[in-house]
Amino acid sequence: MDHVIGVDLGTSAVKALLVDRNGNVKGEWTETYPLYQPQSGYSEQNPEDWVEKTIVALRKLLEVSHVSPDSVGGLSFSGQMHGLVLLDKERNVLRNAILWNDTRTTEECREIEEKVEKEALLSITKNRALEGFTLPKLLWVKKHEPHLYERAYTFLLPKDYVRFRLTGHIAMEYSDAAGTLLLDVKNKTWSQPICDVLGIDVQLCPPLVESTVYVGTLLPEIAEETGLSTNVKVFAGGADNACGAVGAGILSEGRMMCSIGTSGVVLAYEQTGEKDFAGKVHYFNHAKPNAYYIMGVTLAAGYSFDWWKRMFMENVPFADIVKRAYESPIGANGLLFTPYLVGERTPYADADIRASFIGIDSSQTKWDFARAVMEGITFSLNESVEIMKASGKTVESVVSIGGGAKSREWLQLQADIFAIPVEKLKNEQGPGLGAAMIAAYGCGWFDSLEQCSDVFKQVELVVEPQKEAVARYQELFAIYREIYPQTKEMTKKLKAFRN
Ligand SMILES: Nc1ncnc2c1ncn2[C@@H]1O[C@H](COP(=O)(O)OP(=O)(O)O)[C@@H](O)[C@H]1O
Ligand SMILES: O=C(CO)[C@@H](O)[C@H](O)COP(=O)(O)O
Repeated sequence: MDHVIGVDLGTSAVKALLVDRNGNVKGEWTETYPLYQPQSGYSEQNPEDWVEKTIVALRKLLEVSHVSPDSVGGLSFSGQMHGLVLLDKERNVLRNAILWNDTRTTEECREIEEKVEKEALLSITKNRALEGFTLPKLLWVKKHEPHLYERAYTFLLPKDYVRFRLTGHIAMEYSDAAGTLLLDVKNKTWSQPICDVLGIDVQLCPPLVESTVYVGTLLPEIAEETGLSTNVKVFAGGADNACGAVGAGILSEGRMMCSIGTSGVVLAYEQTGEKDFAGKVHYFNHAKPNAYYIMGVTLAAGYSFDWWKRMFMENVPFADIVKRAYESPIGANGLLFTPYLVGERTPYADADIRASFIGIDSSQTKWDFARAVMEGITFSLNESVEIMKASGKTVESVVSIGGGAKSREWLQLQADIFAIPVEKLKNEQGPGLGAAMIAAYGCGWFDSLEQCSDVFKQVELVVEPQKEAVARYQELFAIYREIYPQTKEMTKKLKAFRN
């Protein structure tokens, strides 16, 4: 058994990686699926699409990797967090999944704040009520679709659902359960008091397992469809950010990661679940057993760049847009962008704020706009870096992963704006690699995730901050920070004009 597979169920696509015992990626395959946005603030996917595309991705992965199916010993998952997959008694999906970037649940968040004391919510779940989390979504279905809620038997998160369909075993692992707002994060149990006060039957919550736990083998029909053997051991896996952290080696204090995928994340390791960050950052269980992490989230990071491309440069590849945009000067010729296309989470928990371009001038080109988009996304992530620094974290470098780490130029922007050296890994697919590491550890190839990381984590490049650029960006960041308070009320009023 010389290979393991990591499956990352992202928002834009499912990505499967086949890795050997030395952490070398022997093959990868990506399959995309649609995102449904029937109204402003809504974001849904069809869980059947995830299952179908995961099966295709696994089959194709075997084909392009040219390895014997019998050489694959284990498989694990990483997945987009928080999405609600509601199942009936027969384990059929009751409705489309409501995703992490869906912000329809502001009222339900206020209901949680009214019914659960702030201190209790923070001490049990370690987090504040945010639209993206699973609990407000459950309450939304209960209120708006009672006929479906009545039939609900259990709920799962996206990758836990796919794992169930591949193995037949229902379970949720801690790193994802932490993002539901129903988990007692420190004690690793479902919170009966929170369920009780909000009228949720705790029996709805699925059995909990560790990320590294062996869950079962592939169902015979799945083995046949994918070409994999029924002997492949499936391990629970983790939330995409927790797996990204595993893949990036964020397994001890002092380590930090920045991920630019559809969302943007700045994450730092925490050894205990006993600290109090007053809900300023998310505080979740790690995929490494009995460890934790804190993170700040930009809702539309890669998504903003993707939006810009779709709207104005559809036929230009991302890599070319980045290159041309980087030829614009720092500050994009006096143009700033705030990436609040679908609202924001960190540092402004505000579902109503919307994006802005500030300083449009007739001399600016579309490449200046593209640069402003990349800079704005990175400024937003820098807000989280600043929170981490202020919380006393010593950050000597940051590991950059996700689509945003594919281009040298964007890595340089990150180094200059964060004023910290940025490390790029040989393969930017951190979450998929983290999932593969969980499988490698689960298969007994290593004694610990740390030992696995020493072998699997391969740094390709370290990008140093440039002194003059750092100074320029500090000036611009101060102006960027003025935009939120000044556009907050205006964009809220525009809500009445959105679909
Ligand atoms: N070559 C590139 N250079 C810079 N950014 C890129 C490049 N290719 C893709 N991206 C960005 O990465 C995003 C996708 O990142 P990815 O990690 O694959 O997302 P997810 O895991 O959410 O599906 C795209 O939306 C785009 O903004
Ligand atoms: O909501 C969060 C984290 O709290 C997101 O980070 C999702 O987990 C989606 O991740 P990507 O698709 O951007 O990787």
